Amino acid sequence: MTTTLTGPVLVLLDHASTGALRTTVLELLTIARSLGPVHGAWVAAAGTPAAAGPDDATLAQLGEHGVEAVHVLDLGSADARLSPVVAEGLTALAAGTGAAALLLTSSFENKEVAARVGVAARAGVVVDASGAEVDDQGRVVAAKTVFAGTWTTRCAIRTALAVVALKANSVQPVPADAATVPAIERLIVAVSEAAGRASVVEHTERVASDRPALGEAQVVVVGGRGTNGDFSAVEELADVLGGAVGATRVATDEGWIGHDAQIGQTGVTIAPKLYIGAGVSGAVHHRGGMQSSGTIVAVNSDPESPIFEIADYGIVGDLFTVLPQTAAELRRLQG
Ligand SMILES: Cc1cc2nc3c(=O)[nH]c(=O)nc-3n(C[C@H](O)[C@H](O)[C@H](O)COP(=O)(O)OP(=O)(O)OC[C@H]3O[C@@H](n4cnc5c(N)ncnc54)[C@H](O)[C@@H]3O)c2cc1C
Repeated sequence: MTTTLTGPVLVLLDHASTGALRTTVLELLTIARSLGPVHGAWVAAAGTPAAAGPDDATLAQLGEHGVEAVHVLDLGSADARLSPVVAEGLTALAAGTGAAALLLTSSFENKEVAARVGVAARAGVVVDASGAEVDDQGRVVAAKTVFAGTWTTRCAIRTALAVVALKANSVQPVPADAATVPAIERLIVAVSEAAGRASVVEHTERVASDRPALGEAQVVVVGGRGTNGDFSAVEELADVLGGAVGATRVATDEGWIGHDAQIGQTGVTIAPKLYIGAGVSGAVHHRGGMQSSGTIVAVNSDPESPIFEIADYGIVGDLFTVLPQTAAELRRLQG
């Protein structure tokens, strides 16, 4: 028998500087509703359009997903781009609301925030989780894969506050059965001087790309050493599928693509619905970051390549033949 939490389940409402919610937030809200009453935590850098809080359209969207209250954090002059600042804000909010859980999207920044909240609030933390539920003892239990994706574990958090960072694409976002009208609550947080000791001295917006963000994409096409530095076939297939482009460490170390595209133990962890690896051997360090993908397709010229051990579909062939043919056929089917 499962039960639900009585204290609020806080969800960090990641959003673009315009205030538009990230798609992963709707996934978190879907999971949060199964845990207990859902509250949103809104953190925005001072001076951005989103600093005042969510706009009416965003509030309506949050209501459709069952959010009962949105807490807008006022962090004063502290820089909300800094993880220690966000962590102090969320720690204060969790204490003030008596929150039973805090859910975040498992990005690099949010994992640091989760760890800091865990230390400050003496809360149990699970990052890179693929799901969360409440067990019959009222504990939050988070699922996550370990040992390079070879084991799935369930971790029961025994502290009053449970902090869980969930991987993107863990669930299909579903609106609530009944929409809510979220109450707006403002919380002024006196951020410590220590939280602002690091400062952002330069900030460069990433060049806008039509491709989805790697950590959130439902389809990811990955190139490895087999590309020999030519990612054009990988990019073409990703674009036909509306997916993101990823890479192995070999490809990023060679400078064929930026390090932010690296998937694996020392890179990004992804769990898209569809992973296509081209010229990727499936080394254990790479598997750790992609093995919980929904469907794994491998294109490799070596029939003995280890990636075929974990692939749902394997194509033995030259990626420079297979990928363009696949892209052309998909285009034909798309009309
Ligand atoms: C501590 C540590 C951390 C690491 N972290 C990561 C990490 O986060 N992510 C990561 O990816 N790696 C990581 N690595 C490196 C990892 O161990 C592997 O070396 C790396 O993943 C291999 O990349 P690859 O598959 O591109 O290259 P390879 O293993 O060299 O495989 C290339 C594959 O391409 C195939 N191929 C060649 N030409 C073609 C063609 N024309 N068409 C189709 N197939 C072709 C080959 O048959 C081969 O299977 C880490 C290593 C260490 C030691």
